[in-house]
Amino acid sequence: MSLSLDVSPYTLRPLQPSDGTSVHRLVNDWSVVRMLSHLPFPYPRELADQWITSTIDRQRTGTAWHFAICDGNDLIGCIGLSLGHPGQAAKIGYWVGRDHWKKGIATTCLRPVIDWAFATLPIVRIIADVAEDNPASIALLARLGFNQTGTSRVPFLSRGPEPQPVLTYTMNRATQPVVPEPGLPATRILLVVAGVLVDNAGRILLARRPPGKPLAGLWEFPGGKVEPHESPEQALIRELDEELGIDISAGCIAPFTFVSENIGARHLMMPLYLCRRWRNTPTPREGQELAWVSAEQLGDYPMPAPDRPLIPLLQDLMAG
Ligand SMILES: Nc1nc2c([nH]c(=O)n2[C@H]2C[C@H](O)[C@@H](COP(=O)(O)OP(=O)(O)OP(=O)(O)O)O2)c(=O)[nH]1
Repeated sequence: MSLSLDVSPYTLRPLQPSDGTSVHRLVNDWSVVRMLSHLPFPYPRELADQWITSTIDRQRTGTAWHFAICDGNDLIGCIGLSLGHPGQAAKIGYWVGRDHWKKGIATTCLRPVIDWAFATLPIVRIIADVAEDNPASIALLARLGFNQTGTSRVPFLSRGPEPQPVLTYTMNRATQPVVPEPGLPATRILLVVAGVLVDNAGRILLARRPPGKPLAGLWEFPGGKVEPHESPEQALIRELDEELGIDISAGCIAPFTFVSENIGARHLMMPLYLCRRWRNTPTPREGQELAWVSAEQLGDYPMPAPDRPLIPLLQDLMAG
């Protein structure tokens, strides 16, 4: 499974072993490497390969997420988030190759990564450490809504043993600007219904939100908003017909659990139904990707934050 975000005109995708040459060329540049505390200068070619391998391993274990910033087929920069920092924080780091500076690329690409991280990862804040003599990065973090929360001194491998002054910037989930939806209805409740379709092999159907929709690229249980005149069951029958071309009206749909979660301006209420029988073969009708996934593999698929607590429930259900 690979995670990619479409940040027109750029693409953000996981690093791959064939990126070693590009990473080395872009990072082995004094103006880039001097701002990255862990890297020596000159930057050896094999370090690029070792680092890429470590990003792939860490993504597999869910401890860090790295995105290559690509312009067409060309890798031009990178954004990484590592988990496991105190206070449910992720640490973000980024670089852009010198030829691509001053085009707003970091601003364009960091915003959706931050939105993705708050929507998907078990974190409440994102922190960034930046060298005090890096005014461009400091201005970028301020533009994105980070606040300075600390100072420290850290050795930078490329600059010798003397620790350098570093500023820590933080963005808390709660301080992310909440943009009220136009025409927000009187109720804050967003009523969405979703179905857990289980096939004969015990696999669960996930659908990937297509580009252009909010939370694009994340995997979810098929379903959608309940219209004012509908019951949740009617809405589920309609949504699964529209999205997958299947008919669940004759099978039994059993209430399984529900999600109740604040999602910014709205509060998501999402009854979740189990469904093991339907007519027709699920087919993506709205440009979405589909995947049949075993319960153990559910955690490998980045989902909206409200869905994550459902994973252990489904694993228990499928194990029982
Ligand atoms: N279907 C579904 N939606 C989910 C899940 N988890 C989760 O946070 N959501 C959220 C994402 C959206 O904010 C909302 C679903 O809205 P939607 O826009 O996909 O609904 P829809 O199919 O009616 O779409 P539209 O016609 O309004 O475009 O619920 C999930 O597992 N399944």
